[in-house]
Amino acid sequence: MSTSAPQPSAAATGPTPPADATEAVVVRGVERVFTGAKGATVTALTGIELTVHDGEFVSLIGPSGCGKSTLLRLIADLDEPTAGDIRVFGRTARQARIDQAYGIAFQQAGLLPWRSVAANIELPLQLHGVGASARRARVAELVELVGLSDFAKHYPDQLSGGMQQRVAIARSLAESPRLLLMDEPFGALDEMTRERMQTELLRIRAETGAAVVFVTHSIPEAVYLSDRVVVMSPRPGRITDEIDVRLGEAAERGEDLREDTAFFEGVTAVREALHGPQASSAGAARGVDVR
Ligand SMILES: Nc1ncnc2c1ncn2[C@@H]1O[C@H](COP(=O)(O)OP(=O)(O)OP(=O)(O)O)[C@@H](O)[C@H]1O
Repeated sequence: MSTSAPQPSAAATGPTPPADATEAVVVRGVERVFTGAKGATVTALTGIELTVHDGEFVSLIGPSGCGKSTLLRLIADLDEPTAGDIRVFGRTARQARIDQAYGIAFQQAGLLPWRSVAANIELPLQLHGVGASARRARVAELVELVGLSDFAKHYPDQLSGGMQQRVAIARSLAESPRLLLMDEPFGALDEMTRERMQTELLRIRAETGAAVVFVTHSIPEAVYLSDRVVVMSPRPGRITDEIDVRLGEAAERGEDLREDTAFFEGVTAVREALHGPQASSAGAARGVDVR
């Protein structure tokens, strides 16, 4: 695992890249206050400082309502911070969205039911004017990557939940983003499918080298997938701890890792960061799954 950012090449020519251009995400002093209809305010996030290195897998975990989704939405420019600054590969969040610098996958696969698997995956490419033959070639690569080559012509309602989620992941990868933003993408799946999808995601990530920011309620999921687990406190959401998980390269994390001592140590470390050293499943914070 490497958490150090690649350095800009000394031989690079042209204009100096913006500061932090080699980091996937840099969040500085971010706050998000929501104002309700009657003027009541909710401070969802305060004082958020987070750097996600290029190629790094970072999970956000914390009790329900601590602001995990809000933080992901701010990075994706689906919402704006009330204070602070967010950069994605050195660009503002707005510019990164315009440039399609990242792919997004949410808990609900969000597929268009009237489009086939292939047509759902190619949608971002179509919207950005990629020609038909290049689209076909890319879709063929992607359906193979997520193991759905035999289902390219099927429609979403002909697929299981896990297969639909794989289509959504393929779609988020369509434009070869160096960053994936994922909000509980496996939250609606049964446990067996979820574990298979986690292994699949590690494989895809190893193949693409993309950085990932991954929101989850599950401690084992966070530990199994991540290079680093970022722990957040209840509202107002702050980052209270960061745990480096050292389970080896993504490509080498097989199913047997779930029985490994290092995995259990990681789970214990995250659990204690969330609930304190006396943590037990009985005392678990609301909304965090310790299974
Ligand atoms: N559009 C909004 N308007 C008002 N309040 C909001 C809005 N979006 C989020 N909030 C509030 O901000 C806080 C953080 O919400 P958020 O959805 O980010 O939490 P979360 O950690 O992702 O929760 P969960 O784990 O339950 O999905 C919550 O108190 C929520 O009610």
